[in-house]
Amino acid sequence: MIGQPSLYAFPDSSALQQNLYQYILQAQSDALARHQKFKVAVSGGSLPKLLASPDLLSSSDIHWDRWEIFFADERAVPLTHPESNYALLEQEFLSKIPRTRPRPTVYHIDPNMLSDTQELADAYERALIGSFAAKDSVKLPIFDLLLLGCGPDGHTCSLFPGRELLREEVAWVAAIEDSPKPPLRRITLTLPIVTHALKIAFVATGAEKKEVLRKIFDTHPEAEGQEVLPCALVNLGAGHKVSWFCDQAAVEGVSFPKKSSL
Ligand SMILES: O=C(O)[C@H](O)[C@@H](O)[C@H](O)[C@H](O)COP(=O)(O)O
Repeated sequence: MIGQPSLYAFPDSSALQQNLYQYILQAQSDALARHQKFKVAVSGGSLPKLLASPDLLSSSDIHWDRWEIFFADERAVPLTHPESNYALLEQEFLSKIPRTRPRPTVYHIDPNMLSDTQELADAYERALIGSFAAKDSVKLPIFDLLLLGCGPDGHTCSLFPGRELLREEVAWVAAIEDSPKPPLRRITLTLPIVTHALKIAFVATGAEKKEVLRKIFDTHPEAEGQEVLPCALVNLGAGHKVSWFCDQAAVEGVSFPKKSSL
């Protein structure tokens, strides 16, 4: 039963962060009960900053030593580059974990592979295979949680609308040479890996997201065989496993039923 995603609308970013913290705590506790690890993939954009709430960073219920953090997408730039998602996560989130607490394990791209985007993607896929077990024995890796953003054009990770890549079925990680959002060269988890995760949280805030959220939740292009936006493909493929954490400004005018608490 795929079911429907949950669309949460919170009055402000502080309420959003408190609820996101509770949701992450629950996902962590489910994951630790299942396999003593918490395997999470994160996007770039505004997400790392929103993730960095005092609730989460200072919580003694967060078991950082059990966290394995991956990148849902990454730009083919050095790890210290201003456009690196790793650098962003380090600056906005990882560096704010109190020094007295253990560091999570972070799986970043191999900075020695930057010259060839496909090799970079293949190397990151091998890192996933190393962590999730051999690709032969597991058909798809199962992330405990994906924390994703939603672009104003409906992209998520580096899965952009109208691209052939949305139909990828074999690769876990794909290369992009011509991203419409700079920089051009990126790697991304593919759609089957995204929808296979146990939980998927989108975080979308601000009025600049309201048009795309209306399209994602209130239109049904799939019914007419029309192109479906990547975020809507995640909703369709993962259904009830998907939760959207939004503020009021982002959901203004969206008719899809909204929830105000977890
Ligand atoms: O590397 C990237 O470009 C991001 O991973 C990308 O997928 C991002 O999450 C969305 O563009 C939303 O970004 P905002 O949250 O900043 O709108």
